[in-house]
Amino acid sequence: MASNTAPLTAAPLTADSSTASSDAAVRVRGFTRRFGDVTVLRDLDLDIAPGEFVALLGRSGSGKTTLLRTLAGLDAAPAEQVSTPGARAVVFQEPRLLPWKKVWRNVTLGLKGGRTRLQATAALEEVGLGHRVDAWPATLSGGEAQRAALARALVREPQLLLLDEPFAALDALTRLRMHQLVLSLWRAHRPAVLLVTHDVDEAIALADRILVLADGRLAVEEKVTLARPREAGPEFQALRRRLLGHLGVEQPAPRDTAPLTFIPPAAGLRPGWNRPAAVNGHAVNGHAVNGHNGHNGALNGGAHHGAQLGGGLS
Ligand SMILES: Nc1ncnc2c1ncn2[C@@H]1O[C@H](COP(=O)(O)OP(=O)(O)OP(=O)(O)O)[C@@H](O)[C@H]1O
Repeated sequence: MASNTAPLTAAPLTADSSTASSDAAVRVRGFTRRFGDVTVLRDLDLDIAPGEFVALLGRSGSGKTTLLRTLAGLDAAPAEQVSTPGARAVVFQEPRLLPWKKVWRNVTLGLKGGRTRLQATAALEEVGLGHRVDAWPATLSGGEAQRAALARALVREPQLLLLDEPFAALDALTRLRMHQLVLSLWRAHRPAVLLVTHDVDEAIALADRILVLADGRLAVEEKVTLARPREAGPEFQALRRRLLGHLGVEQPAPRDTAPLTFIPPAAGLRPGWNRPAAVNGHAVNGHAVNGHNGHNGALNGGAHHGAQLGGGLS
């Protein structure tokens, strides 16, 4: 994420400037974005269908947030090059709640009309925060605050939901619960979603389609045809290896082909077979991309990963 942050009130967007064509939620054609001499996005094309869930990966500094900000309308772009729905909402890595307003007032910030408390309560109930309607933001946990940010997005009934690493600051278990929540909200409301993430596993668990941004363009597109909940079987692992490869992360031998090592019995222990340490390098590689300590503790080996995702997603 770039250091330039949008003002607090910019997170939920309900701009009237609807420019979307009827058959696509997002349509970008030949879009270039420069900062001084540096070209970050170069002649970029992108389509997102209504109701489609797209994840955007890319190395740090590749321009993911720049693209998301453009789609959010936080960075100006020519209408003939960038077309989006009028009803958009953004959830950032940090929840951006105003500390002097109660949770429900944060959720309805900028909304007009007399039923805002009712709307906020309904949205907060949807994210499991019905009991925190009158709480102050400072009393929320990190996961609760991020759920309140999701409720704030939801209450706008966005046709395009933009998620900029919204789970990156959360612990691994909370992140898995948030994945489940986002999927259930997406199923219920069907906005088009663009999720910016560094986390390859997260992208595979959630998205219909995964894009990799490199050299200013969308260099790779992978459709994810795995049925949800997505368990870490061979197809998941193969896609993971391909995506990590596109991101420049060296891959170890696939687990299934790695030789087994016999562990001789030690005093008081039963004998058993084990994998050589190098095979568990999946986690090491994941760390390089994810950059979240402890994340791959939960998402490490295939079986463990599958259990976590399988239990967490529906
Ligand atoms: N307002 C700005 N002024 C100057 N340069 C900027 C500005 N915003 C972004 N950049 C530069 O554009 C490049 C892309 O930044 P961006 O934040 O979009 O990357 P990113 O892929 O989201 O990175 P990360 O994964 O680290 O969050 C970076 O080199 C960044 O320094």
